[in-house]
Amino acid sequence: MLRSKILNRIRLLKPVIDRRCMSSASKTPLTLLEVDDKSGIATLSLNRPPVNSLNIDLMNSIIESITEIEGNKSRGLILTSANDRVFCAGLDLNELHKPNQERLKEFWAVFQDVWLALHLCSVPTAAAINGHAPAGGCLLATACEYRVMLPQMTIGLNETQFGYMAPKWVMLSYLSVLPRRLAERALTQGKLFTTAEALDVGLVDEIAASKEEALAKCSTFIDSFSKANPLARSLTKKQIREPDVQKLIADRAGDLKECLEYINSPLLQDGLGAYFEALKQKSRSKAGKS
Ligand SMILES: CC/C=C\CCC/C=C/C(=O)SCCNC(=O)CCNC(=O)[C@H](O)C(C)(C)COP(=O)(O)OP(=O)(O)OC[C@H]1O[C@@H](n2cnc3c(N)ncnc32)[C@H](O)[C@@H]1OP(=O)(O)O
Repeated sequence: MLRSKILNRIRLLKPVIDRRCMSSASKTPLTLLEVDDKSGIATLSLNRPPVNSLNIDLMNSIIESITEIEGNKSRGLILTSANDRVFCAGLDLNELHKPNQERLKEFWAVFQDVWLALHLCSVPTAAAINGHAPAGGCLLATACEYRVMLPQMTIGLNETQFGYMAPKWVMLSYLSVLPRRLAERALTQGKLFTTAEALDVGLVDEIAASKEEALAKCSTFIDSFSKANPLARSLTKKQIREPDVQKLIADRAGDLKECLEYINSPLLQDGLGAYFEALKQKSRSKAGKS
């Protein structure tokens, strides 16, 4: 009963995800997809300079790639970054600061879709975190089943730093990897963990000295499922993740409404404006130095 319910629910999700993929395929390769012909493992690299910030096109490209990976029977998915400083800088602040309302609605719906697509991905997923992963970047990493991170990077849901309360389903992604008391403290502080701290608390599973080593460790994780029946494995994963997913699926419109109200609030717009300006200032002073 529950199995068919889950399958039906996933099928319900698919049309939304598939429609978005078809409607706005990006012209430039915002994601790079390679399937290793020996291992059958797909590597999906985020490729939107300078920091892989998540706009509508990049998120649609991720969803399209996940749909392709699930369709081509890849044995697993490793999510990583094409640049060596930043895994993903989170949501594109240009989409959130003084937003066009119609675009903001689409942006948030695609954001929900990309989390659902990755969180429920039918093949084993692992993140080779070869750069900083704040906010939405951390969310992509925690949607994966395993995380390997390079040293001297940072990862965390830092939304309170710019005046935002992360949505319930974003918090649940944290709670799926961190004990509640620690997740609550980190969320309320807007904490960015260093690589060492993230390993210590279990936000990441392993540290690697290089991207190649991180990819190899992710492949080893994916290989650990070699004796499991792929369909049984996928259904088991979906059943375990069902409660978190259900909270979002049951009220996507309510989540959208809450987000629109919050993002358009002076609290967030002022906080975001100051935060974004400080980022640009930092970048300008760096450019001035180089
Ligand atoms: C409101 C919704 C809230 C909750 C929803 C769910 C949770 C997700 C929320 C989010 O993801 S909101 C975004 C939060 N992201 C961040 O806080 C990260 C901000 N960026 C950084 O900390 C750093 O840029 C870095 C990622 C650590 C990389 O540092 P580095 O020194 O390598 O680059 P630099 O800072 O100089 O930036 C280069 C360039 O990129 C622009 N930039 C950076 N981050 C973003 C972003 N998220 N969106 C848009 N643009 C971004 C930055 O301004 C520079 O641009 P410039 O050179 O043109 O000035």
